Amino acid sequence: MGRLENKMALIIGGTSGIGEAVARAFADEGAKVAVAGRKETDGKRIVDEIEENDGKAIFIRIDTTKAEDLKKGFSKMIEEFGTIDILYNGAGIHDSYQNAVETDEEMYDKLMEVNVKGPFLAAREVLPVMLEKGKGTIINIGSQSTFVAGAGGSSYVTSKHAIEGFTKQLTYDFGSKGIKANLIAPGFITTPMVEGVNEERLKDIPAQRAGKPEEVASIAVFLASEESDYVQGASIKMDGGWTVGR
Ligand SMILES: NC(=O)c1ccc[n+]([C@@H]2O[C@H](COP(=O)([O-])OP(=O)(O)OC[C@H]3O[C@@H](n4cnc5c(N)ncnc54)[C@H](O)[C@@H]3O)[C@@H](O)[C@H]2O)c1
Ligand SMILES: CC(=O)[C@H](C)O
Repeated sequence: MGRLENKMALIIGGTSGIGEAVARAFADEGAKVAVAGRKETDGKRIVDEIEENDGKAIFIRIDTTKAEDLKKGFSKMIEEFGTIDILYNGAGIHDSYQNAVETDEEMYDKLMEVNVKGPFLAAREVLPVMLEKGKGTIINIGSQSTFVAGAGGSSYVTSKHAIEGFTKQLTYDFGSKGIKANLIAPGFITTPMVEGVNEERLKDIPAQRAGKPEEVASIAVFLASEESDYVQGASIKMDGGWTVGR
């Protein structure tokens, strides 16, 4: 029996990188997964592969900058799966290390829209169902940029600090009503987002390597499972030790 047997999970940002690994890991643990994102071809490929592996998955097209997409996408999930137990808020974009002078308003707004407002809109959509059940799990994704400067630029680092605040407030408001909200704060993980990060940067990591999406996914499984029911409002660092020297 898997650790997420009979759980229904919405994986936003599930069509690549860490989100894809989370979708696969949740399905391996017995969850039914709605893989949500903008990239239909990738999403459908992942769903097919999960199903070939005896998992249960659907693809839902969601652009998290559109509240309407979240509403429709979530309705589709409820139609197919009947309920939701786990929201994984994994969509995100980087700002290519632009400092405050280099960052134009459009870039700043986009970063906040995807990295902060999207998770808020998604949580707002699913919370009424979770609250009615008196149980639900929300996992947000921070970064080492949640704690320190230097792994992003002005808008990325601001957004990743903000998402920690949102996670805490979710716990403050809804922890006593059965909602478990936590943040995973990965360091450098080998995904499309960090392609091109040079080897010199990786030498700064005590672990002497980048992390793997599957390593983030195993923490997500723990946070989604009942094993972590006393972990609430936490920010779990997994950065190979990078932040200890900052
Ligand atoms: N890779 C790393 O080193 C690293 C480190 C710390 C945190 N993170 C965070 O992990 C999360 C996943 O990133 P990743 O590294 O897997 O990179 P990624 O680029 O593979 O994943 C980001 C996903 O978000 C999706 N996305 C972006 N904008 C969207 C939108 N408007 N609507 C729906 N989906 C959208 C992308 O399509 C993609 O699937 C991000 O929040 C990122 O900030 C990554
Ligand atoms: C992409 C990211 O969050 C950095 C590397 O921490």
